[in-house]
Amino acid sequence: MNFRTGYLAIVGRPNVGKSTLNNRLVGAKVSITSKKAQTTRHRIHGILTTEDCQFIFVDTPGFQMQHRNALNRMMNRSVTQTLSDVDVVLFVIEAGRWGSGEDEIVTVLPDNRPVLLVINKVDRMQDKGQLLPFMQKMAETYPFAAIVPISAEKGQGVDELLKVAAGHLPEAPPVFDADDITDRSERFLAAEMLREKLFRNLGEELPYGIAVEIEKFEQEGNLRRIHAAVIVDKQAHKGIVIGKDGERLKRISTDARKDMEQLFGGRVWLETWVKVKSGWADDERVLKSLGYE
Ligand SMILES: Nc1nc2c(ncn2[C@@H]2O[C@H](COP(=O)(O)OP(=O)(O)OP(=O)(O)O)[C@@H](O)[C@H]2O)c(=O)[nH]1
Repeated sequence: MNFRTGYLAIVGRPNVGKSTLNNRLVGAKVSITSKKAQTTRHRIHGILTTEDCQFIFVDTPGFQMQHRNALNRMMNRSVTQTLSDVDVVLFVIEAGRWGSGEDEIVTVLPDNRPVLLVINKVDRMQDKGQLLPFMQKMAETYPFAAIVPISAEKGQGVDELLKVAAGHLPEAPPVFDADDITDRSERFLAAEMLREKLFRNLGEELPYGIAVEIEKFEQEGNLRRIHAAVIVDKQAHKGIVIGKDGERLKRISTDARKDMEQLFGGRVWLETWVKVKSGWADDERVLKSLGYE
């Protein structure tokens, strides 16, 4: 078989396990995961190179149907753009669940691209006998090129998924070096790491409209000096992020720094502070300056 290279988009409503799948596929933590929905806002390219294939994964943001502000409009637009641009679409759903979120996604699926239905979280299915009938029902819902049950968390079915996906990629030489995990810069990854820690540490208190801006990223030998601003929408949110006596932001920064050191393979000096930019989530111009597409 000649070498195959292609782009794959992972779509699905929030929380179905897209980031977990992406991480499982590329074997490195390039995409953030969180129990809280709606954590992935940027397109992330994870790359997997095998002996005869290069898969370039594009992680798309979850659809947002509740808050119709500028940020969410841009997120939905970015999903549509991504899908018309790839070789294969992986549409991830949860085992046994098909709801209005899925109906909405079907409306933006490209009809000239193979769409693989990935049924995730099969490990959570209590009655395994339900899987086959569910797959049959799904086959009648949309002309999927294939239906593959997996558990992104446990790794089940993932090899089969890759095999099926490979069959839909065009014959082409690799685009990236075999060692590349991601084509995103370390600066971007640093922002993602910090953002993940904010999501995890703030939990339900997480203010709507929070972002991270890397203001300075310098490398001296194996030491990286990073200045990061946490952008919040309202003055009142600043205190929530900082916490009593600054304890919370300190903990978030320490957690993020440890992850960065592991990912970059070197020491990291991280300074974080909180900045208030009123109405940023409603302002497309500000969004663009923060790197949202
Ligand atoms: N039991 C089980 N849980 C899973 C599996 N895959 C993902 N999860 C969990 O589901 C939750 C959501 O996973 P994510 O990967 O963050 O989901 P996502 O689709 O990227 O979510 P957004 O970024 O909000 O769009 C996390 O708590 C995961 O640990 C799986 O195969 N089995």
